[in-house]
Amino acid sequence: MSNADSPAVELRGLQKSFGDTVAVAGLDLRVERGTVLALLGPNGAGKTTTIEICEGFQRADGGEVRVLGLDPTSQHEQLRPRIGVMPQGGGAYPGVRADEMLRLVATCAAHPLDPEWLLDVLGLGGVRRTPYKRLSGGQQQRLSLACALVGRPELVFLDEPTAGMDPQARRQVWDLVAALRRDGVSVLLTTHLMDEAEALADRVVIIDHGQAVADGTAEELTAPADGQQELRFRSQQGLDLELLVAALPENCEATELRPGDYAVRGIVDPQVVSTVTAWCAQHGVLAQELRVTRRSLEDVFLELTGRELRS
Ligand SMILES: Nc1ncnc2c1ncn2[C@@H]1O[C@H](COP(=O)(O)OP(=O)(O)OP(=O)(O)O)[C@@H](O)[C@H]1O
Repeated sequence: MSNADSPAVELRGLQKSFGDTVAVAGLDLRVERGTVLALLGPNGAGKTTTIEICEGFQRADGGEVRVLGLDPTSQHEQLRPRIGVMPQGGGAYPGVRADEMLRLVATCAAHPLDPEWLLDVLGLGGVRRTPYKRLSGGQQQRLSLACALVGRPELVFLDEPTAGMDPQARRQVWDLVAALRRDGVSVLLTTHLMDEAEALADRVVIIDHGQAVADGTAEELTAPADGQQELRFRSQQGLDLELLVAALPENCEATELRPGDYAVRGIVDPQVVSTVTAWCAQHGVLAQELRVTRRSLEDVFLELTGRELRS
């Protein structure tokens, strides 16, 4: 496959261990050109290791890795100018000023973006002369993102790009990622935020124990199976659901997803809604936020990994 036609990222059977710890266990992944793919997974699922292998910072133990059609280890020199990297936690010489750092990175690129413009777009115009160590965590993150983008990369790796940012800064980053996508840039990002994945990503891959456990658009992943829907409500935790289940049709089940967060799953018709509200009334239960809905990405994640996204 020629370089220009190849996917932005293609991983087949990727494997990586650190001693006895298996970080990536046969991962398949494909990021099409000009699309945004979000990698979701609990802590330790292997997201950062996967991204670092794609960036050429770590060597795979097994499997195939192609990034823009190139091998990130043996063809690192060719690949480096074409990708942008925003590592988790960033990092810089602490005394360097924001604009100095970005200009320094820009000098390494053949056709860089205007650093001053990029600082303004990311809301960093007011701190351009501030030393790195005196920037807030969210500002350091955004500067790190600016450094990843200033060289006009074809593909950007963003490892938890909005971690620690306030909502306004997060919105600026989202807008920028959306603009990158419009410009045809490919993006592979990791995030713990469902709304971030839903807002930005064309595809979402959920990984656990180093393997993909689900892959699709957010819409596909949350689609109700076989016409099933959910009735959700909140109330005090620890409700005894056995009697409720007995009153429901056989195709319905009731579970407490998280303390005080209940779901009735199945063919949720008007009769089922009426049964649930009648049961609540009988047992003195005030069902708050009662709604018939589809599963959230958060629920899908919990079902597949047994864990909450935020840990
Ligand atoms: N350099 C290393 N040496 C030893 N073990 C490592 C190393 N890097 C990662 N691991 C282990 O590999 C597994 C996967 O780690 P990784 O950082 O890729 O996960 P992650 O999904 O990015 O997690 P997080 O969301 O916490 O960043 C973990 O068990 C981790 O402890």
